[in-house]
Amino acid sequence: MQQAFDDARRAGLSNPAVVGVIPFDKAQPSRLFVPRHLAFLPPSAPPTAICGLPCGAARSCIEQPGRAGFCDAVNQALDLLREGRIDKAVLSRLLQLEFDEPPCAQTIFQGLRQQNPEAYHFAVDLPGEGVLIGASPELLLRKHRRAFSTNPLAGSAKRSLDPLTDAEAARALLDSAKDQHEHRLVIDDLERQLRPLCRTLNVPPAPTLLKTARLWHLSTRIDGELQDELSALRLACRLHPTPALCGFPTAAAKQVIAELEPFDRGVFGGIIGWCDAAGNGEWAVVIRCGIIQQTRVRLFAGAGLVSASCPEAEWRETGTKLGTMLAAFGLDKEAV
Ligand SMILES: C=C(O[C@@H]1C=C(C(=O)O)C=C[C@H]1O)C(=O)O
Repeated sequence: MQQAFDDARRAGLSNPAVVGVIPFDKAQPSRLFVPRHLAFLPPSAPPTAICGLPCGAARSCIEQPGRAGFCDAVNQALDLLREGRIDKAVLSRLLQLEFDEPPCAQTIFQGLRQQNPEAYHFAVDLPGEGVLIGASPELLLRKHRRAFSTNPLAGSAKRSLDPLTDAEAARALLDSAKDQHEHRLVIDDLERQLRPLCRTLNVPPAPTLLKTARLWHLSTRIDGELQDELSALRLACRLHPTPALCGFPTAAAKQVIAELEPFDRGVFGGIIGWCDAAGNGEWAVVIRCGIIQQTRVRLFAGAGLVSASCPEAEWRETGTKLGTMLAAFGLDKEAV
């Protein structure tokens, strides 16, 4: 990386940066590069109207696993949770769509921005794999000098178009012992990892609510100041994957995921962002995303499981999460 930074400086960049994606499994190769041209732009307003349709109707749609397979995997994870082998596992599923014509990545990206203005939007070409596009609500790390923030999410509820029902869903999520427990496992683990590295660390005692267009999430924003310099890339890699995307304890949860998920997550559940030569940077979790590879599109969604989880509810939750991307393809007409 140092060599690439030096080359970029010689090419005229005063503060080069590394940008790209690190997969869910850190043992897999990362897709990082040091661009020769780099611009940090002020955030622009999301488009208010989208020109043209992103794609036609899907010719086929394969669920991997389907409902029965997913519920079966959740039940197997629940056995391990109840035996005390793990405290939390995040299981995911994928939807593979086939179109007659390649969908227009640019139109889909703009649709995602319009529908999810608050999200971390990304669109990146993964050589040989397609274009990764997403609108993630989850910040793994933002770091400037020694000050940093992380904002893990865990515990989710579907939103409603009806304001009263929507407010009730939010209240029920805050009151849910199962979701609070699922969230706490993430916060406690992050705190354990961060505390020894920090001069100051502020961990709020209870989560607040964060909303996307379709979901409520339990959210805790943690702020701190590092004792020693550690680049945003190094710190992000140390924290990734958090129990929000993997489970807890990390190694055992990873093993459960490898045994129970019928596909390789690849970059799904990974992290995407940048880190400059001074060590500043920002990394978001790769969720609410999909990969467009010519006429084939793969969309991913997962849900955290604890011993009080119910397979059908987790299936529905992953369905709601998939709705974020489906809507951008014009394939889910639900307004929230
Ligand atoms: C795994 C996903 O989301 C993660 C799991 C959540 C949960 O289990 O409640 C909430 C936000 C994310 O940390 C996803 O969106 O695919």
